[in-house]
Amino acid sequence: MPQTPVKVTVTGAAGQIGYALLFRIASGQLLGQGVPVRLSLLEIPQAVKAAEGTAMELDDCAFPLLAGIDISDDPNVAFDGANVGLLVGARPRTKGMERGDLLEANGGIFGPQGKAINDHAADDVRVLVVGNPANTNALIAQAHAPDVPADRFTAMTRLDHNRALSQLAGKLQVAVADVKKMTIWGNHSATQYPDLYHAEVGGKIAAEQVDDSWLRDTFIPTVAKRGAAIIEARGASSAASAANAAIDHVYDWINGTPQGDWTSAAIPSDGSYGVPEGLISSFPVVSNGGAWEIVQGLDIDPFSRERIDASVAELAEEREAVSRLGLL
Ligand SMILES: NC(=O)c1ccc[n+]([C@@H]2O[C@H](COP(=O)([O-])OP(=O)(O)OC[C@H]3O[C@@H](n4cnc5c(N)ncnc54)[C@H](O)[C@@H]3O)[C@@H](O)[C@H]2O)c1
Ligand SMILES: O=C(O)C[C@H](O)C(=O)O
Repeated sequence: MPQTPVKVTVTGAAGQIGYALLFRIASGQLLGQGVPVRLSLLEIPQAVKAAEGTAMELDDCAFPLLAGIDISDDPNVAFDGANVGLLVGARPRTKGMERGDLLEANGGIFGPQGKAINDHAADDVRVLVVGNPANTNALIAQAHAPDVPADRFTAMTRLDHNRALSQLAGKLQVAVADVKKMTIWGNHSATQYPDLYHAEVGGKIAAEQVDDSWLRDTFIPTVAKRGAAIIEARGASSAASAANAAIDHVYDWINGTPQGDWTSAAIPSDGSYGVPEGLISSFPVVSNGGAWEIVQGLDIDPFSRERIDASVAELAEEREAVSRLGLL
C-alpha cells in the first residue's frame, strides 16, 4: 500500500447502518479507489462481540484497501488518530420517552464522543453525524470539541437529498442524473424543506415542470416523511440507503462536488439565508478542497421562505432544549 491508511471511525458499528456501511468503506467507496483505509469500530460493551463478527466478515472479503480493523467500547481509543468520524450509533426513542429524554440520552453519547474527538482525533478530522436527531447531536458533539474547527462537524441530509432526486426523476420520467441543483433546507426531520424552485431538469427550473399541487401535497410530504414510511414498511429504519448517503456525503466532502451542480448537507450556519449562526442546518452546498461552502445568492420566494423558517425554528428550539439541559 503506497500511502498511510486513512483512519475511519464508525460508531454504532454493529447496528444495521453499520452493517451496510463498513463493507463499502473497506472496498474504497468512501474515500476513493487507491486510498487505503483503517477501520475503527466503536460499540457499547454488549455489542462488541457482534462488531467482532462483522470484523471477521470484513477480513473474509480480503479487501485490498483495508489496512486493519480495531474494535473498542471506549471513544478515547476509537477516535485516536481518526481522520473521518461517522457517528451512527444513537439512542433510539423508546416507548414512554419524551423528546427531552431523547435529547438528554443522546447528549450522554455525543458529548463524550465530541470530547474524545477533540482530545484524540487527527488534525484534519471530519465528522458526519447520522444518528438522530442528527443536526442537534452534531451540535452537541461540536460543542465538546472546542479545539476542532467548527465546520468539521456536519449532519446528514444527503439521504433526504437523494430521496428528492429520485421522486422528481420518477415524476418527470427522466434519469436521476438529469436532475441538478436539488436542495434540502433545515432539519433532518419532517419539517425539512426539499426545494424545487432552484432544482433544474434539462436546464429548466423543476417547479415549472410539475403542478403546484403535486409539489406541495405530494412531493414535499413524500420526501419529508420518507423515513417514517420506510419504518412502517420495513419494520426498521432505513439502513442501506442511509449508509449510501453517508458514503456520498463524505466522498463529495473530500473529493469535491461536480462542476455545475451542488448537493445538500447540514453544516454550521454562517448566517446565510437568515439561518441563525451556529445552527447545524441543511443548505445547498459545494465542496472545494475538502471544505463545504454554502451556495450563495439564491432568491428565496415567499413559499420557500416560510418553509425554511419553519424548519430552522425547530432547530433553534432543539438547540434551546439541549442548552437548557446543559448539553452544550
Ligand atoms: N440522518 C439520517 O438520514 C438517518 C437515516 C437513517 C437512520 N438514521 C439514524 O441512525 C441511527 C442508527 O440507525 P441503525 O438503524 O443503524 O440503528 P441500530 O439500532 O441498528 O444500531 C445502532 C447501534 O448503535 C450502537 N450504539 C448505541 N449507543 C452507542 C454508543 N454510545 N457508542 C457506540 N455505539 C452505540 C448500538 O449498540 C447499535 O449497535 C439511528 O439514530 C437512526 O435514527 C439517520
Ligand atoms: O430513523 C429514523 O427515524 C428515520 C431516518 O432518519 C430516515 O430518514 O430514514
